[in-house]
Amino acid sequence: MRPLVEHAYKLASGLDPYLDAISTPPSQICQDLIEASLRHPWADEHKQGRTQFLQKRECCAGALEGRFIATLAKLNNAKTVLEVGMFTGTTTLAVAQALPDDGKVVACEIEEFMRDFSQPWFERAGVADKVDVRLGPASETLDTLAAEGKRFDLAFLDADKTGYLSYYKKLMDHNLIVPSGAIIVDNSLMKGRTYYSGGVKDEMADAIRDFNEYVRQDSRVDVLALPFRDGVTIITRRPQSGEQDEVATGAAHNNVLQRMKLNNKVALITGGGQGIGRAFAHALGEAGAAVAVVDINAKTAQATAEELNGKGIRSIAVTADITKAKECQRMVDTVVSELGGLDIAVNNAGINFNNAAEDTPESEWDMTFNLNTKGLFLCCQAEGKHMLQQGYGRIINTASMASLLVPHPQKQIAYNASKAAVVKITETLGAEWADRGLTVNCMSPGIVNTALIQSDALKPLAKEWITQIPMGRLAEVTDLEAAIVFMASDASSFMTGHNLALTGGHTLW
Ligand SMILES: C[S@@+](CC[C@H](N)C(=O)[O-])C[C@H]1O[C@@H](n2cnc3c(N)ncnc32)[C@H](O)[C@@H]1O
Repeated sequence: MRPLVEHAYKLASGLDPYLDAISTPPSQICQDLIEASLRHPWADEHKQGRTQFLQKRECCAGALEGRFIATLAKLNNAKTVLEVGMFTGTTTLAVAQALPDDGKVVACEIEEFMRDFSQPWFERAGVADKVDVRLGPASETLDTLAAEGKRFDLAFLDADKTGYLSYYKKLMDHNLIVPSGAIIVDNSLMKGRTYYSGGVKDEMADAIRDFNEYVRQDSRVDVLALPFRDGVTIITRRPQSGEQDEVATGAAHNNVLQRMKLNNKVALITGGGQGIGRAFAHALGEAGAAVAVVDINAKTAQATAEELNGKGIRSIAVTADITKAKECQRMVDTVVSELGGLDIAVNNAGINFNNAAEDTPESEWDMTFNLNTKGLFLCCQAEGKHMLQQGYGRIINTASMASLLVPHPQKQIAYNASKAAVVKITETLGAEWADRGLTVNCMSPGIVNTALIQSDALKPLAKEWITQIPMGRLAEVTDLEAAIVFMASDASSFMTGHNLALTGGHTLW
């Protein structure tokens, strides 16, 4: 019996260190905070009256659990996370580091000492503005958060175990969790005492057992209990069952964010090597598409494709001069053969010259129309043929605010006229192909802060333009990214021939 017991002991006690060893360690500062939390004289602090409760080093959830919560936050694209029971803030810090710049962790904590202990660490880690510590009993804090209308993508329950049921009810009943969110519950096994008490009376294990049973019976949620550390349970909202229309369930059971996903779609972007095109390539790739970056400049096309591949987006670079029909066809053929299809085409390549109408040379007019108008049409034609055959496609052309007004004071008649023509091409193709599964739309950005406006002629005008824009700033390429994903996705399935203006209000004055 003894060797068996020893064997079981080694297996059980070796698990956590091994999991730590084979998982990515926390950031150095998080690791330092964990160590400081573990070696802190908690008994003395309590004896001195600096903590209300006798805190223990075991309260610290540690590296692995911090990474677990941070990983779930990333998988869920979370922006707001609630932690009920912060202790010294090791998980708080790990999650804050994983959130985007405007993300927030709200941490409920009853001990003032913990707020003061953790604050310098949050500051040193540069995440202090992402962490909002709410002092007081969590039950009251949850009421306050509900009254403030706060919503969380993820909640981590890790405070007093006897309070779990009440916290859970508040989270669910006040809709503190968004529909696609999750509640993560720590200590759901209580060292096994939830399923095997060994004859020992344990109030906390009883409370967790009751909690586990309550949640399991709650028809609003799905529950996954994991034997990880002291037991971690993941609770997610169950899709509504019964007779419901598509407004309630989402079209074909896709919620609105799922309808924006581009998984298994193939996109090409002309002029993808820089500026707006490069941002479009990233945006479509982030939304799930494989991306062909097309540019006349092989180097920039390759650089963007490498950036995308580095982010885990399947991408190729294609060099093409789209002013020639044969090149446009080769571009489409290359994308289809190398990426396995073509579902989305963003015709974005364009040029601009600045000259007064009376001084505009014929060559400039021809070059502008050759690329911005004829080249764009030739692209649409080659892409359209492929998409018509498959009965599905999204074509998005880059027009310009110049299609809607005459930008000034710069003079650019050829550009303005070429972009107005892009709108008419878009409307015509949108109408011609509407009944065959294709949508054709265009986007008209206002003045975008790219290399194109850094020319000697345009650069000095930036200040003047800003006075013409109600929002008081130029567009950044990232301002255009969500719109391109929307236009490329099934979320825009009833929109065709449309010119979507993103101008910061420039067209309003
Ligand atoms: C297990 S520790 C939290 C560990 C932390 N989540 C982590 O990942 O390291 C529990 C914390 O909950 C706090 N706490 C206990 N009862 C509370 C209550 N009613 N309201 C708010 N916080 C509470 C304790 O002071 C303690 O710091």
